[in-house]
Amino acid sequence: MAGLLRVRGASQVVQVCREGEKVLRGASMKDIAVIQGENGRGVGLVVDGNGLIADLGFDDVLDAKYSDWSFKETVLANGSSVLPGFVDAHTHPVWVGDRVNEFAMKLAGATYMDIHKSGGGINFTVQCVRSATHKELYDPLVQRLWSMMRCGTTTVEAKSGYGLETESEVKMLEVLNNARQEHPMDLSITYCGAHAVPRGLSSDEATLSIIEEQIPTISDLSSKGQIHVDNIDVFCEKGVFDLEQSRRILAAGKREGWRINFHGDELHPMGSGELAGELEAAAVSHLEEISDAGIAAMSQCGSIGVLLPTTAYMLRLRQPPARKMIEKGMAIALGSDFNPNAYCYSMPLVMHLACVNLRLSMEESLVAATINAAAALGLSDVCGSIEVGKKADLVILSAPKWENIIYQFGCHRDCIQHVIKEGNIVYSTKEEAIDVS
Ligand SMILES: N=CN[C@@H](CCC(=O)O)C(=O)O
Ligand SMILES: [Zn+2]
Repeated sequence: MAGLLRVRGASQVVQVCREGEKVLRGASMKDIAVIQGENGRGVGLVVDGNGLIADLGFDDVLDAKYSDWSFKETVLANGSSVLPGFVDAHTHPVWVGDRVNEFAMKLAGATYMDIHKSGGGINFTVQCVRSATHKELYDPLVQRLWSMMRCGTTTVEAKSGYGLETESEVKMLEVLNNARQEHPMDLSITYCGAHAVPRGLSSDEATLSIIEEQIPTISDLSSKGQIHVDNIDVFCEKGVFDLEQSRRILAAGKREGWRINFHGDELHPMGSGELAGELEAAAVSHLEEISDAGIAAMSQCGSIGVLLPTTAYMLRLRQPPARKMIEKGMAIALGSDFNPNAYCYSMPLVMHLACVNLRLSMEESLVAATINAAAALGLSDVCGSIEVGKKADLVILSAPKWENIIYQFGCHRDCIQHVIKEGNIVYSTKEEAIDVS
C-alpha cells in the first residue's frame, strides 16, 4: 500500500477526543485524549493515500503493522508533541485599505461605534473593497491564508461583508471560492451582506435589498454551481441591524439551506442568544453582552458560542461570560476575528488570551480551537481532532508538551515545526526532519 505520510518519534499525540464526539461541553472540555509516549517508546501516526488518518499509536506497533506500506514522506517528530490543526471559527480575511490609524484613535479613547460613525471602520473598508479588482482582493487573501497556516490553522471560516451591495458581495464570494479551489486551507464561506448598513440606505432599506436582491442573486449563482456559500451572517447590533431585521435576514438565508452563524450581543444586549434559540442557529459570535436567558436558549438548542478574545481585548470590552456558558452546558468555540479592526490571525495567541481573559483552562482553550470550532462550522465529522478517518490536519511542535503552544505566547514561529494539511507538509521550519522516500 502507498501512504502519504508517516509521523514517528513524537512524545505525545494530542487527539483532543477519541470517541467520535462532535462537540465537547461542560466538564468534558477538560478531559482531552492524549496518547503519551513512554520509556523511550515514541508515538506517531499513519496517513493513507487520501490524506486521512489511517492509524495512530506507539511507533513499534505501527512499524510492525504497516511494514508493507511505503510512504511519500516521513516526519521524525523527535520527541515533540503532535496536535490537530487549529480551526479558526470567525474571520474577515478579504479586504484592502489600511486602518492602522484606528488603533491610535482607540488608544485615545474612541469606541468602535465612534470610529464607525466618523467614516472609518467597516464603511471605510467597504469603499476600498468596492473599487478593488478581483486580483487586488485575491492576492492579499492568499497571503493571509498562508500566514494563518504558519500559525497552525488548517480550517477557517471566512466572511464576505465589505461589499454591502450585490455586485461587490458576489465579487467577495467569488474571491473566496477561488481561494477554496486553489489554496490548501479548508474554507467555510459565509455570506455577510448585513455586516453594516451601507451609506445612503436606512437599515430597513438595506434589509429589503439583502432579502429581495442580494440573497436571490447569490442563491441563483450557487444553484448554477458558480459560487458556494455555507453560512449566513448578520451584525445584530444597536445602530446596525436590529433584532427583527436580523431575524428576517437570517430566516431568508436559512431557507436557502445556509447555516445561521451571526454576530450578536457584542456591544449591547440585543437578545441574540434568544434569537439563536428561536432560529436554531448553528453559532453566534462575540456574545460579550449575552443574557442568562440567551445562554439557556443556546444551550438548549445546541447553538455554539464563538468567542473572540482578540476583539474584547482590543476594544477593551467586557469579556464574554465563558465560565458561565461552560457551567450551563453551552458549547463554546474560538475564532481570531481577523479583520482590519482586530489584526490577529494567530490561534495560539487567541488560545492564550482565552486562558488569561476568559479564564479557560489550556485544555478548554484547545477544545474550543479544534473540535468545537469545527462543530461551529458543521465540520467536526472531518476535522478538529486526531482520529482514524479524519483529515490528517496536524501541527507538530518543537516542544515535548503541547501546552507550550499556549504558554509561549507570541512565539508560535519558534514553537511550530511543521504544519500538515491532509497529509501534505505545507509549512516546515525543520526540513532535515523530513525523510522523502
Ligand atoms: N463586529 C463586526 N464586525 C467585525 C469588525 C469588522 C471591521 O471593523 O471591519 C468584528 O467581528 O469584529
Ligand atoms: Zn466579525
